[in-house]
Amino acid sequence: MLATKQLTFEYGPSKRFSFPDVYCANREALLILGRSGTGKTTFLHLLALLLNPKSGSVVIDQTELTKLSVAETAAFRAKHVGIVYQKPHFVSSLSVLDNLLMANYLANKPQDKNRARELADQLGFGDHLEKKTHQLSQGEQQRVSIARAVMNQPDIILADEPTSSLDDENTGLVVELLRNQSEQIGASLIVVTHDQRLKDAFQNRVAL
Ligand SMILES: Nc1ncnc2c1ncn2[C@@H]1O[C@H](COP(=O)(O)OP(=O)(O)OP(=O)(O)O)[C@@H](O)[C@H]1O
Repeated sequence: MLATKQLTFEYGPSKRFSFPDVYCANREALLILGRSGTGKTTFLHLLALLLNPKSGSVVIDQTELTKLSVAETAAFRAKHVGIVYQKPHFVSSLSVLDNLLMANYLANKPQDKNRARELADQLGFGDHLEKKTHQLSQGEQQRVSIARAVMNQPDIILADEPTSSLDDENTGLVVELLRNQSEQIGASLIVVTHDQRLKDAFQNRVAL
């Protein structure tokens, strides 16, 4: 479960945000829709406490993230939150496999090669595990990014514009992968996007 209350943030006096309260129950999915520049990435980063709100709270299950120290927040995020970033941010010197295992390392968990291989097969990049990430197509990188986000079986999956650069067919595929993966591990899924094509795939929607 993820719930926010009265979240506000500012980059400076002329760039202030007041976000609507959102609630996403366990195993449910929520779509947050907004035009470019409305603060979608900012909001997603606040949900993961990658940015600190000016005021308000973020609660994941029993934990109020906004009350944790920086180190506690980082540890909590690594274990309980999977993030699909707008741009993937891979470690370019590492293989696809090692980029997946990095998620285990950051969460202080044993490296689970079997899970990485299983996810790679499910998401259709099983033949690319030994390659460097830049040798993969954009769509393949997007799927690696989804696999990395679910490596530690997080309680919450956050996805930032996961389909913006994809054609209709791959958009449908990525939404299905995100939903399947979150259902398999019982996670809540929150997607922020300007992509109106995703509207029909989500019953729960909030506008920014
Ligand atoms: N680090 C920053 N410093 C100052 N202003 C910023 C910073 N990051 C973002 N902004 C501004 O805050 C606003 C919201 O940015 P944000 O990236 O959250 O929007 P977005 O809805 O995700 O946009 P897009 O769909 O284009 O990615 C924009 O006007 C942006 O210029």
